[in-house]
Amino acid sequence: MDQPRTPKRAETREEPQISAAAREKAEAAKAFIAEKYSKKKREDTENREYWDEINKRMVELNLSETEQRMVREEIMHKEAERLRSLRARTSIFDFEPITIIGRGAFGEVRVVRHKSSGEILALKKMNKTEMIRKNQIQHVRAERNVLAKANNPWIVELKYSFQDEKYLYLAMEYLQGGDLMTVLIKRDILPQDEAKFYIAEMVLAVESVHKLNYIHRDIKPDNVLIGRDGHIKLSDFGLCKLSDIQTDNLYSNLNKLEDEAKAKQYMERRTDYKRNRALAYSTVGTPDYIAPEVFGRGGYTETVDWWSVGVILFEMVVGYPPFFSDEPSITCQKILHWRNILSIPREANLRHSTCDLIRKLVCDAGDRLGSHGVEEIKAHPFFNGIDWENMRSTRAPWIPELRNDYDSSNFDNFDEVEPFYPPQESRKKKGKKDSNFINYTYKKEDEDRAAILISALNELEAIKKTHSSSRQENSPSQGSYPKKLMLSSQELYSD
Ligand SMILES: Nc1ncnc2c1ncn2[C@@H]1O[C@H](COP(=O)(O)OP(=O)(O)OP(=O)(O)O)[C@@H](O)[C@H]1O
Repeated sequence: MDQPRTPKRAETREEPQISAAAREKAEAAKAFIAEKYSKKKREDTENREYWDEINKRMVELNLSETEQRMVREEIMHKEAERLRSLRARTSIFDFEPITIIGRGAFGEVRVVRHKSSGEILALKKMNKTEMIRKNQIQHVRAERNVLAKANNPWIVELKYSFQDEKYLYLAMEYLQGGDLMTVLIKRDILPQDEAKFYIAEMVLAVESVHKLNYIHRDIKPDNVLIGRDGHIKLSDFGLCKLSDIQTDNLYSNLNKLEDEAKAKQYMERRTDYKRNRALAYSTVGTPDYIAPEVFGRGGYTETVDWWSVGVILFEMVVGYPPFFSDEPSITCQKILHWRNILSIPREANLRHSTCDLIRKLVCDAGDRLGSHGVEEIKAHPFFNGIDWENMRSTRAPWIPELRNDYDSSNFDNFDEVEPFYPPQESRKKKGKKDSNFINYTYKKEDEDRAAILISALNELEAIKKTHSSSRQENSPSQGSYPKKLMLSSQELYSD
């Protein structure tokens, strides 16, 4: 007789509890695999298109078999060189320290020299243990991803990202003019026309982040850097978020935000964000620029960044941010009650268009300018006279005076806290893959495939020209050949 079936264990088993850290790790691994797969797919397609184009052009140029073989070899050689240089591991020993220019939440930023290229860069160093402890793994990835993906003049250029046992590093171009916060501390108030320049550039910069499908979420004067030409770029993408996850709240602990008391608790955590600013700005980790909907449970969109731009405009022309308080939790409450708090002082003597733009940015998300696209912001009368298409080629209101390319006079001074290089014993350790930060390494591909193709084709055209004129004269002259193909130039004439 059949025995009554005992219920399967699995049927009664409870869902396993997964810790936030494990979830973050799993998500990072998932993102890593997805990224690898799509990169491979993209590369295969590019490869095919690349070679199709070359073959087509060689036929058009009527190249002989030998010529075609030479061109292929030349391209393959360059591509191999490019891949070799990409694989070579970057480490802290590739850099030489110069000065510390910033200290952020998880580490410091230094001006460094890249030993082999001589390039002067800004190196941001972040403590891994701290990042893990504060559940920042996703944020670190976001920053690295945005910087690596962005290839536009409004976003600080990432040159390398790498890691060692204790730290993550981002080596970026060095913007010598300092940050906008330093400018505001020095100048106190900016004339409205100068503010117009910076706000217009910020609009274009934020637009470029949104075009990448990200929300910056941490637009504040400290994250607006000024280059040697006086034009701005955005940095610090640690809180950046893909904008399709719009109902996700800003910080994982804010997901459960139930009331203002929780907001207070959250802000106390942010006070870990020690910054060494002038007295007026000595409050650490200020929430001054965060839009109210970010604190709520209803989700938000990219327009949170336009709120921040509005707050910065207020600060530039009035002299202090609208929700300022010594106590960050009070700033949070002021933001949540912005309707009763926001007041533009008469004494600031602002133009009607300036006040109007502030009010149209610092307002409910539904009414906010920019919620129907950036064009409605650009069309606001505050920006009259702005040449949006040629902004970066206009003259900036302030051009930093610099003695050399590592001049750091536009930054505060910071004391050395720990040595730049890790201790001797950890140098020899073979870096074990850190599962928390897989795929963090990045190198800017200086000569990418497209550049190789273009230069190969240009060379081809030049060769062909010389080739036909030399043939006509029947006396090939090596002197007229492009350098890179010179060694094999006899081969070119072998048929
Ligand atoms: N590429 C750069 N060029 C010049 N200065 C830079 C660069 N990157 C960062 N800095 C300086 O270092 C400071 C801190 O950098 P960043 O904001 O990226 O660090 P963080 O740890 O995320 O800081 P925060 O706590 O303010 O979020 C900046 O305010 C700026 O003054």
